[in-house]
Order: sequence, then C-alpha cells, then structure tokens
Amino acid sequence: MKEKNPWHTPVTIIITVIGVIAIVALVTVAVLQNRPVPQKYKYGIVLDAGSSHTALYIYQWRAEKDNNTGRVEQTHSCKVKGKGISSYASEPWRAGESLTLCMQEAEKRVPHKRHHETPLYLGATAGMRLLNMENSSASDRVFQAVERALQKFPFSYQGARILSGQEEGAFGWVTVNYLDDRLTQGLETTGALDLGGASTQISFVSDNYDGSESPSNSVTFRLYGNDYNLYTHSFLCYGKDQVLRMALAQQTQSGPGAILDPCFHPGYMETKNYSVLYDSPCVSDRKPQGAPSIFNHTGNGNFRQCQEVVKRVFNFSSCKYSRCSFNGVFQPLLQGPFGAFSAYYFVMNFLNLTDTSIPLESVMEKLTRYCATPWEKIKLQHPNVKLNYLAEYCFSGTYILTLLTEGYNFTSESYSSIKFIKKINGSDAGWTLGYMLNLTNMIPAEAPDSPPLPHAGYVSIVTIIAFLLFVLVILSLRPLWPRCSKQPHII
Ligand SMILES: Nc1ncnc2c1ncn2[C@@H]1O[C@H](COP(=O)(O)OP(=O)(O)O)[C@@H](O)[C@H]1O
Ligand SMILES: [Ca+2]
Repeated sequence: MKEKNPWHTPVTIIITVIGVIAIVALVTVAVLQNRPVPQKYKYGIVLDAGSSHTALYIYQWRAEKDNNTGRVEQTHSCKVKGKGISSYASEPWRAGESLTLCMQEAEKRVPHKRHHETPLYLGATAGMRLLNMENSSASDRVFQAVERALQKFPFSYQGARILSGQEEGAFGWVTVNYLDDRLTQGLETTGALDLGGASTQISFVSDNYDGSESPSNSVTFRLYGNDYNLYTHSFLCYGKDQVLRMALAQQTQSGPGAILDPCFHPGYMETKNYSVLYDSPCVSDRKPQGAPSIFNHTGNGNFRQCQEVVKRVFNFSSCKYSRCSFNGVFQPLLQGPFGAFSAYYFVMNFLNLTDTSIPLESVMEKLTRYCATPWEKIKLQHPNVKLNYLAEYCFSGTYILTLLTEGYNFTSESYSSIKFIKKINGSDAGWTLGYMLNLTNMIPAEAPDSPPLPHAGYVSIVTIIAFLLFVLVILSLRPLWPRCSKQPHII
C-alpha cells in the first residue's frame, strides 16, 4: 500500500513560501536601502567681464559627485545689457548697476535653498587689463562698484579680479578638453583659440615643448592622474576691436582727414572721431600731432589689400627663440586639433565659413567676394544684424585668416584641423568653466578610485545571490523529498 510522506506537501510548501518571502525581502531591502539619494544639484556662477560686454554663466553638478566624476554643465547664460565694465571708467557705479538684471535672473534660476552656498566669481579680461595699465585708480573704482553690487545678492561672493593672459588661455583650454571628456580618458587634447575684442589667446600641448625655452608661456597641470605641459600665450591688443584701431591708426598716418579702407565694403562711409579712435593704450602712442578731430572712413572692399593692411599690425622682424609666432613671441610647432571660439565663431559663422573642410584658398575667394559686395547690398541682405557688427565682418574675417596663417603659422593643411565652435555638449566654450572648476577644486589631480558598483548592478547581484540561496536550500532538502513514483514506501 502506498502511503503519503508526511513531509511531502507541508514542508515543500513552507520552504517555498519562506524562500519566496526571503527573496522579496532581500530585493526590497536592496532597492530601498541602496536607492540613490534623490538628485540634488550644486551651483556655481561666473561673470565673464570682457572688453566688449559681460556675460553671466550658471553651472550645475550633482551634489554627491562633486569631487570626482560628476559632470559640470552650464544651465543658463545671461548677456548683460550695454558695454563691458571697463567702459564705465568715468562713472563706475554704472558698471555695478549694469549687472543687476542678470544677477536677478540668477537668483530665480538657482534654487532658493542653494543661494547661500553657491560661489559667485567675476573675472575680467583684456578690457580691464588695458584700463588698469592706463589708469589703475579708475580700474580699482570699477572693481569697487562691481563688488558692492555683487555683494547685495545672496550668493557666496568669492571676489572680482583681472585674469592674467596665461590664466585666460589655460582655462579656455581646460574648458574645451573637460567638455570633450578628454581629460578623464587621457586622450590627445584639443588646442584652444580664443578671440576677444581686446586680446586673443592660443593654447595647446606640443610634444616638443617642455616649457624650458620660454617659461612664461608654460603652464603645467596634473589632472586625473595625467601631466600636461601646456603652451599658452595671450596677445594683448590683438583682439579684433583693438586690431581694427591699430589698422585704422596705421592708415591715418598716410594722411589725416580721410581713410580709403580696403577692409570695409565699397559705398561704406562714416565720419569718425580721432579722439575715440586713439583712446586706447594699444594705439595712443601713434596719435598724429595736430590732426583734425574727425576723419572720413570710406570703404573700397578689397580682401588682398585688406590682408596687406592687417599684416602690418604684426611684427615679424625678430625672434630670439627657435621659432616664433609674431612680435618676437615664442611658439612651438602647432600640434593636434584646435577649437576656435568666441569672436572666431561669431565671425566665421556669420560668413558661413565654419566648415573647415572647405580648402583655405576657397575660403579666401569667398571672403574676397564678400568684401567686394557693396555696403548697400550687404545691409539689404542682413536687415536684422546690428550695423556696427555688420560693417566689420569683412575686416574681422580677414584678420582671423591672417592671424591664423601668418601669425600662428597654420597651413592650408593644418587649417582643416580647426573647428569653429560656440558650444560643446550644451556649455559655451570659453575660460569661465575652467576657471570655476579650478577654484572649486573640481578637477582632481589624481584619477578617482574605480567607481562603486552602480545601483542597478547591486540590485541584480543581490537578487541572483538570493535566488541561488533558495535553490541551494531546496536542493539540500532533497533527501526528504518523496520518492513515491519510483520506490513506493512499504511499511
Ligand atoms: N554677434 C557677434 N558678431 C561679431 N562679433 C561679436 C558678436 N558678439 C560678440 N562679438 C565680439 O566678440 C568679442 C568678444 O570679446 P570680449 O570677450 O568682450 O573681449 P576680451 O575677451 O578681449 O576681453 C568682441 O570683439 C565683440 O565685438
Ligand atoms: Ca573674452
């Protein structure tokens, strides 16, 4: 007679139920206890007080990752109305006042409870460098006014200062390579070309440059466990607004009263003021004695002649190093890809010339045609572009090509390794992000420890272990299983 094993049904059922409860409990605990903290962001604000205008940038990053792998990204930017802070030298309070609207916008954009811990920096570049050279007490007064205005806001104000040319170049390079994720991965880096209104920077890593030939052009970094020996140079007065002044100043010397300028379109004619033109340390020593107070600025739109005018602002006569760019400044062999931003981008984008796969010769032909186009036609073609920008694109385009090829020695071949960029992965290219990353110690010198197991991975592993444990328990109870089908129990 077959008899039922007393263990059979109840024991297996109990074990099964306990096993299932154990798995559910384990997985629940894993999911709940190891759940990532709800995303909390931290913020940082940087004001870029450039020579032509000021812009405010807000950056954010995940609070729990700020020391190593967290990505910092730009969430907002605000363009301050009016000119750069250096233009308020004679009425400094207005420099402070000009920042109010953008600062109020920042107050709204950064969550209220983060305000007091959000660092706020202001960095000034070549406009303030020039003002400081010309009249240091006026530049101090501008900073005082700016400081007073910024301290009224609830952020953690960290100071306003003039960046050195090396800092401006190096932080631009850090930004570009950080946003491209080239630093954590130890990839070949991208050089940085920044064109402003009053200065221009070039920064790149060159294998045959160890910093010894011209130490003032060398910046070393240790980032994520890699050493970088960066070449960087900032040319004061070689931003496009100051170069335009130098080019005009040079042309007025051939005879006061009128300038026939190949860098401006045929039909362009404006009456300009000498004292405004010469109101800058970049040209003040060239002011002609006893010149009339105004001059007629007329265009004749000729790219080749414009290039000759622009070439004359560079000095190629002496170089005490193994190689130089211009004005006797050392520059090692160009190396790697380059990102060109700020005014490089604005100008080349306007001219539809950001595509560097177009051969340099064709780029020059296009610019030749553009410069020769009558001013009236240009105005009709671009009714929405500000006239002062519009009038200068022929000059600026010519300056950019001349600076790159004659100044920095880019060839037809290496020109194609330049990318004209505005943003990388949503953040503007420029020195501000690199500046903030540096001041908040957000880029570690050493590579971070290997990242902990991600949440999903942790949950999966616990589930698998629980399941295996369950199978093991079931198997260990196997001797108690009924063998009813094969060997009937006989008592
Ligand atoms: N849309 C635009 N078209 C042409 N040029 C522009 C445009 N927007 C800004 N710029 C120019 O970009 C340059 C920005 O320089 P800026 O950062 O103010 O000076 P710096 O870096 O020398 O202190 C200025 O020459 C300004 O005129
Ligand atoms: Ca700038």
